[in-house]
Amino acid sequence: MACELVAIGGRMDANRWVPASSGNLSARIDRSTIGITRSGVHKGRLEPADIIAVGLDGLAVDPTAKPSAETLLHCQLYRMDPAIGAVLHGHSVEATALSLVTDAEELVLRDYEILKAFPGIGTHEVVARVPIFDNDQDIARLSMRIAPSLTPLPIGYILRGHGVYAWGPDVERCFWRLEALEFLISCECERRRML
Ligand SMILES: CSC[C@@H](O)[C@@H](O)C(=O)COP(=O)(O)O
Ligand SMILES: [Zn+2]
Repeated sequence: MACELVAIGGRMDANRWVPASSGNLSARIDRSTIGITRSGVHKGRLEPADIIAVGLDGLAVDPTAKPSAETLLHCQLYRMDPAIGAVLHGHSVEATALSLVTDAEELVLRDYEILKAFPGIGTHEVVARVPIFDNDQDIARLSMRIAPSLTPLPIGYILRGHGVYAWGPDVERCFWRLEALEFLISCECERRRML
């Protein structure tokens, strides 16, 4: 699991989604424990020792370890749905900029074939709403603001001026969903440029 997160960190970096130590990556170890990236390290240059075991209460198994500052946002998702096996968070240019040029509280996506990359979607003829939350350095408070929008689970969410959170049943498929979400966000940026 740690090696898988190390590899995905490299792929996120290759996409320029984790500049300057931003982003955080996690995967489920068992029902009540996850492995999550150490805070402040470059996520494109991870080592297996940078993956820290944390309980779903957000506390590191080793109290001297320093897990991601955004650990609670990951734990909230794993607690919501036992089928979630991985959570990835990146800071792409497009998600950061697009969420700052709008006051909207959601990104409405329709007519995109790639929406079929998400579970339960079998046609482009759907409307997917990706919540956009105002950023907050108080992660516990932010998680409380996010909570009501997680039932039912959206296809991901955006923190304004900050980045994207995506999740999936395992690390690889979580990466695919992040890739699909970033693709959709890039399309929305491009459409706005074309107008
Ligand atoms: C380098 S700024 C990014 C951080 O403030 C944060 O948003 C982030 O994504 C990474 O925090 P981290 O504590 O390393 O998981
Ligand atoms: Zn972040």
